[in-house]
Amino acid sequence: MPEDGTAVVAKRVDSGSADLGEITELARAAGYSVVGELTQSREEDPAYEFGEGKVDELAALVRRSDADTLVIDNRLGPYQTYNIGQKLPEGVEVVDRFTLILDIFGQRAQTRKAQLQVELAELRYELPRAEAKASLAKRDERPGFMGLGEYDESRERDIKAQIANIKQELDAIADKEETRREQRRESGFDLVALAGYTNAGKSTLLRRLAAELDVDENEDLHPDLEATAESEDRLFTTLGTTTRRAETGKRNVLLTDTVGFVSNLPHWLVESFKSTLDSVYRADLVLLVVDASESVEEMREKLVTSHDTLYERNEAPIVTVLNKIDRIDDDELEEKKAALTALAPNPVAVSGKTGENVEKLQARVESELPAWERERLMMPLVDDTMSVVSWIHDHGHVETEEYDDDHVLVEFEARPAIVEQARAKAADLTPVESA
Ligand SMILES: Nc1nc2c(ncn2[C@@H]2O[C@H](COP(=O)(O)OP(=O)(O)OP(=O)(O)O)[C@@H](O)[C@H]2O)c(=O)[nH]1
Ligand SMILES: [Mg+2]
Repeated sequence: MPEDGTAVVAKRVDSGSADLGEITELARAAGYSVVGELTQSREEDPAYEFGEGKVDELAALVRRSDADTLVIDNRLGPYQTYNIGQKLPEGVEVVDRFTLILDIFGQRAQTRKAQLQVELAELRYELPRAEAKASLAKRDERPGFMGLGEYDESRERDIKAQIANIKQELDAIADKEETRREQRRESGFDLVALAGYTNAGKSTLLRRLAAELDVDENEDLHPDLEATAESEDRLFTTLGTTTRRAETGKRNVLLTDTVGFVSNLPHWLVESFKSTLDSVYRADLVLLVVDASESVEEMREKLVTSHDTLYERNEAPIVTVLNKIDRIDDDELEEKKAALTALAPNPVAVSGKTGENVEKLQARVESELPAWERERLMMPLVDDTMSVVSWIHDHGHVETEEYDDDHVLVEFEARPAIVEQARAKAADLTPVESA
C-alpha cells in the first residue's frame, strides 16, 4: 500500500502532447505524492514502451527525485514492465494505469462485495501473465527448469479456480440485489441511479436530493441505506453503492450513488465491477452527471467514456445532468450545451453545491419515470378497508379519498403493477351482509 509513497508519473502518446492531469490525480488518489513527471511523443517501442533513451532519462529522474514508484499511464505488457524495471534503482516499483486503479479500489473496498470485485480484477490481470510464464517455461527444455514449468501451470489452474469461485459468490450477491430491486419496485419505489465520470459530483447531488428515510423501520428492505455519501475533490471517493430516498414530488424515488467511470479501462476491469454497476444498468432512470466546469473537449471525452460503459448493458432511459454550473456563466453554459447536443440532448443544468435548478431536475425525474396509471376504486367500509387505503398511500399517490356511510372512493395514481394489486385487494373486501 503506497501510503506516503512518492511517484514519478510518465506517459507516452503516439503524437501530439501527453496530458498528465488525470494520471497525477489517480496517483494522488492512491496515496502517492508526485515528485516528477515525464512525457514522450513517439510510436510504441515493443521492448520498453518508451524509447530506450527515454527510459534511461526516466531512471535518472527517479533516482534524482528519490521516488519509490514509477507510474506509467500506458498499457504495459509483462516484458515491458520487466525491462523498464531492470533500468530502475533497486526496489522501485513499476505501476501502470490499471494496477494503479486497482490499488485505489483495493484501499477503498470496505464491503465483502467490493473486496471480491477487486480480487477478481486482480486475478484477471494476473491470468495472462501466468499463462505467458507457463508457456515460456514449457518451451524451455533445460532439464533443471522442469519444476518451474509445472509450478507455473498449477498457478494458472489455481487462478482459474479462484476466478470461478469469486464469480459464483458475486453472482449470488447480484441475485440477492436483483431480488431487492424487484421488492422495492413492488413496494411502489422507482429506482433512479446516478452515473458518470469520477469526480463529476454524483455524491453531492445524492445528498442534495436525498430525503430522510427511517432506516431502522425499513432495515429488511433497505440494508444499503446509509446516512452519508462522502464527497471529496479526489478521484474515486465512492466505491460501493449508497441508496437514499429522494424528494422529487409525487413519486417514491430511491436514488443510488455508485462508483464513477474512468477512461481507458480494459474490459475485464469494468466487467469485474458488474454487480456494482448493475444498480445503474437495472435502474428505471439514469442520471448521467457531467462536470460542466471542464472544457468542452474533456466533457466530450468523459461523456463518450460514460456512454461506452453504459452501452452494452444499460436498460434505462438516460437524462444528462450538467453539474457545477455555479462555476461558469450562462453564455459558457449555452455554448457547451450547443457543442454537446449530439452526446447530451436536452440536458438539465444544475449545481449540486448551491442547489441551483435542483427543482428542475426533480421535475425532470418525475416526467421521465415510466408513466403511472390512474385509478378510481370504490370500496365497502369493512374491517380491512383502512389497511388497503393505507397500502395505496404507501405505494402510490392518492389524489382524493371520499367517505360516505358505507363506502370509500379512492382516486390515485401508481405503477400499473400496483394498480393491479390494489384492484385485487379491493375485490377481496366483502361487504358485511346483513344476516
Ligand atoms: N463548484 C462546485 N463543486 C461541486 C459541485 N458538485 C460537486 N462539487 C465538488 O466536486 C468534487 C467531487 O464531488 P463528489 O460529489 O465527490 O463527486 P463524485 O462524482 O461522487 O466522485 P467519485 O465518488 O469520486 O466518483 C467535490 O470536491 C465537490 O465538492 C457543484 O455543483 N459545484
Ligand atoms: Mg462519489
